Amino acid sequence: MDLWYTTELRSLSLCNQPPTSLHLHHYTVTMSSTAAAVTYSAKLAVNPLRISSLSSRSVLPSAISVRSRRDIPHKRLILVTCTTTGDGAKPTVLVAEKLGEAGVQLLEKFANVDCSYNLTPEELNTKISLCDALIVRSATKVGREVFESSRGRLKVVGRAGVGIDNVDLSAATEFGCLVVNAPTANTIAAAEHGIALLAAMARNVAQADASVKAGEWKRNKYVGVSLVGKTLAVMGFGKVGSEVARRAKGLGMRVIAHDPYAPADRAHAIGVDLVSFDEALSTADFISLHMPLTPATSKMLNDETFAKMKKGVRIVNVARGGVIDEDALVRALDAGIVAQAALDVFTKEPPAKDSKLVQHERVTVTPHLGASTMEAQEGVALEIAEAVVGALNGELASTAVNAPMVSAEVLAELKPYVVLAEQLGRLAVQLVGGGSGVKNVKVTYASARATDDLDTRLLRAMITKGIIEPISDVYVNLVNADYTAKQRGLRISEERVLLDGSPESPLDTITVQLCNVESKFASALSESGEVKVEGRVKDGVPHLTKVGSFEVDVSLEGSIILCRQVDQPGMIGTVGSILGESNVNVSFMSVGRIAPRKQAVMAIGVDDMPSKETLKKIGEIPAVEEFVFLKL
Ligand SMILES: NC(=O)C1=CN([C@@H]2O[C@H](COP(=O)(O)OP(=O)(O)OC[C@H]3O[C@@H](n4cnc5c(N)ncnc54)[C@H](O)[C@@H]3O)[C@@H](O)[C@H]2O)C=CC1
Ligand SMILES: O=C(O)C(=O)COP(=O)(O)O
Repeated sequence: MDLWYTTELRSLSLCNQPPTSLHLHHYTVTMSSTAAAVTYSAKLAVNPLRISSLSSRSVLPSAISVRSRRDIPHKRLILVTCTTTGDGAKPTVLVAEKLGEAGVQLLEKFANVDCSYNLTPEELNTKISLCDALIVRSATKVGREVFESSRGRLKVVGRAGVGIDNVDLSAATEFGCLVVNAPTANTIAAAEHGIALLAAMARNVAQADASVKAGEWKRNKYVGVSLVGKTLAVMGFGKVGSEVARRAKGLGMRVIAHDPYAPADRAHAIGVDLVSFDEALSTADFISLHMPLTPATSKMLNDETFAKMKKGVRIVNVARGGVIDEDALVRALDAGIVAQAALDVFTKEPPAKDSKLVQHERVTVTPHLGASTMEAQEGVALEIAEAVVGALNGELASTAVNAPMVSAEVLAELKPYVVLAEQLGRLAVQLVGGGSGVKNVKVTYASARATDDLDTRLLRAMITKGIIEPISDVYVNLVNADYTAKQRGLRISEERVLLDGSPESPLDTITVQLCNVESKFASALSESGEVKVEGRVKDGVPHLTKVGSFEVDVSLEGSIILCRQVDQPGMIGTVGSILGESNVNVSFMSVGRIAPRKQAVMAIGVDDMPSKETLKKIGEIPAVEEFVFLKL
């Protein structure tokens, strides 16, 4: 009996943890000859019912199925399934900050959950090497050391909230770690807190409250200002900003907004005018900040910009402390430019006890409470738990921050093309010879679909994976594909060829060309000298359809022998019988030729790795001019 393994969704999987247990039904297995299968075989011999801690990098995904060849008559149907079971097989999720109970419960169904709050950076770095996922809110700094300390185990960082300025995204990407956030569930909470601060500030609620509790009754001191008729400038017209704007309109305020990236029609739809930064500053009675903290927004409000504001302006910040130069704000308060400020966020949290800003009598403060409502915390916890569980299962997250977001429908349609893309990359790079180095890759997608309807990021990432993994130790996934390509000086250019016809399937062919290289199989070179392979999906199965200028047709499974020979009778039989004598099973054979009795390229799909002697015998057939063995 002969079995081989196949990996489910292997190209897409973000979890390179192999399963920790393998359950065998019916039979013990004699494995085929790939490196990974040999590993199984060896371990099976020790314990046929359980394989633990497989670590072969060639077995990437979380799910593996082993199946027999149905199309070979004497072989039998599926005998082995592989599942991840038992606690040892569950991934471990570290929840480093308080997360809503619903989220924790959801995580516990799929993972071992370690809720450890208030860890020091050192404790976090130690724990992280045992974790597959980390969930944080805004207080935990997830810097480069965290990814370094995880030594490749950390697959996903979930930010239970919006702002991801506490996560080192470049380091995450470099280490192939997906970062997901929960971008919607706390929008209303943050907007409501913004409005609460706006009203509380205008009516001195916090100061008056403290005064009454201190035994005073100073009604004249705490006379406030009205909101109705005043101009509010919303800086950052995203999810929170637009909800603040909507609510402020309800309070009778005139609302303007500044956001260089927001569509004007969305603003107009709720009666808000988008204006320039300077106009917002100079006309506003109130300014409410709602942009993310980025290098561009850092200290956006500073001495220079405070000087442009209307005297007596009032500022609300529920975005990030870092968007304001806090020392400059103290100066602006003291100079009377800023009448009042209400701050939920600070450059350093918690701020120093003696912070002049916090202690300023015209400043109202809250301890980063924007997202802290019961409702928002339950929502955020569920949103992040779902995203993290999905990512650990190898699904593409729709809230990915450092990877392309691909909808489930698009993904289902692209699935066979994703496998094709990786296999073509894998084949192309194995055809390179002579130490020329792979630097430039040209990918051509032929499709009847309009450019906007075909998202090629996923395909490009998988071609990159196919090219890089066979020649390096780097594990490439959707997250780090572009980064890894850049690091290795690999330039990938993409071209679209628009075909006539009905755009039912997303793609007709994918062609991968490696430019300025030599090839160990000269026939793989196109007329213009690139290693060139082309493939298409037929009945859901990826096929190799062209090598160099030769048309072939071989399904991309198992391994492939490419052989150029003089086109003459008996060649298929000769090669087939050499393989047969060595018990190498042929799954597919196809011959492409330039013209009858001239040169032909034969592509032979094989299930097993032929021995050196077998390959030598093929090479010694007089009509064979060159051949190459390629592993998929
Ligand atoms: N205090 C708290 O507890 C909370 C704070 N936040 C903060 O609020 C921020 C906004 O959250 P969302 O509205 O959900 O994000 P969002 O991404 O929907 O909106 C951010 C908006 O800022 C705009 N923007 C970017 N650069 C800008 C610039 N230079 N000038 C003006 N606008 C700019 C963007 O175009 C976008 O429309 C988050 O990044 C987070 O830092 C969010 C939730 C709770
Ligand atoms: O979602 C955000 O960006 C927030 O600032 C909320 O932070 P938190 O999760 O409450 O620490």
